[in-house]
Amino acid sequence: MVSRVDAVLEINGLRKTYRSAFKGPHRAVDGLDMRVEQGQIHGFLGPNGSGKTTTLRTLLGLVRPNSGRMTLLGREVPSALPEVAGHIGAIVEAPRFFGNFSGRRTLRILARAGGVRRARVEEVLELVGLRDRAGDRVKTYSLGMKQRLAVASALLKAPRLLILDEPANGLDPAGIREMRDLMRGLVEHGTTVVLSSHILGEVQQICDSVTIISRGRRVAHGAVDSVLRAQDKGEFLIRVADHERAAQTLRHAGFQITTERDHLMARGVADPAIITETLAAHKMWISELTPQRPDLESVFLQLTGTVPEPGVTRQVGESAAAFGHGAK
Ligand SMILES: Nc1ncnc2c1ncn2[C@@H]1O[C@H](COP(=O)(O)OP(=O)(O)OP(=O)(O)O)[C@@H](O)[C@H]1O
Repeated sequence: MVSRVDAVLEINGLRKTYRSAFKGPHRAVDGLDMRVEQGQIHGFLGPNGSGKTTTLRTLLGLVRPNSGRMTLLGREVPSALPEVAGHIGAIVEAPRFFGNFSGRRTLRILARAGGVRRARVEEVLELVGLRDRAGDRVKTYSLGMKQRLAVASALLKAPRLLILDEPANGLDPAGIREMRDLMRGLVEHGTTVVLSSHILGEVQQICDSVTIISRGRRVAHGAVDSVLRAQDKGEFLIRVADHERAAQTLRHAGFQITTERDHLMARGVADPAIITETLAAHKMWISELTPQRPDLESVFLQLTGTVPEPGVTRQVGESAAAFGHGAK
């Protein structure tokens, strides 16, 4: 029996080194910690080659780790995988479907093979929004519909935890939106979803919490809001008529100010009211004072060191080690 626990997925100190005769050892996962709580959509984020797929495959018993401890639904894996596998749906590789079969027929075959009752096929078709196209051949499906079919196949067992590796890969914005709605619907039905991604835009809107990794190590984690807040540098955009004089006044008052063409930027501002007061005391009136909140994309780029640098072409898998070992 699988116990009910708060953490549905927990990883401590996971390491995996690939050994290749040609390239020598390569540390793909380097002491990774991760925790996913029940009832969430959790984004597992990192640049290409940062170790996401290796981690997910290790959890599912497809890759043997060098060291570390992992639990799924509160049970230690890989040893307890036979008991928990029935409660976990996973897509870690793009599934290949037979193009001449319909979506419904595909799912019926999978249901029979997995000992799942036939009526469940109609339920998952409904859940993923494929009911109306279920009788059509898979080869006529768009990429987004094939992704839905893949998710439907992973949902046949009514899993408590659904693990999706790069579900938004190759989807256009409409497809990404559909995928997002689908995930939300699943969580409302009690499923916890872990999705890996190197595309940040949609993740910020869809995920409740995230783990951000770089070079096989965790560099940030927690609720999306708190990850964003931790990176908030207290920046404010200021518009004021005489911005050279305003810059001087604010610097004199101890603010860090940079001047842009038509505005000022202040950093490290704890209380923006003091900016207003300082300038008003010198008869300068602010027309705009806007907090510059970081989005997940910029936080991700900073933390993983993938912000493009002029003249430097970063190679795949070459995320910076700047946050190296200390950042947990
Ligand atoms: N079977 C393997 N043998 C050797 N090296 C591997 C193997 N699988 C992955 N790697 C290497 O391990 C590192 C991590 O790869 P992994 O696929 O886990 O990253 P990822 O974050 O999922 O990347 P992507 O976003 O590109 O899928 C990469 O440098 C990759 O080249």
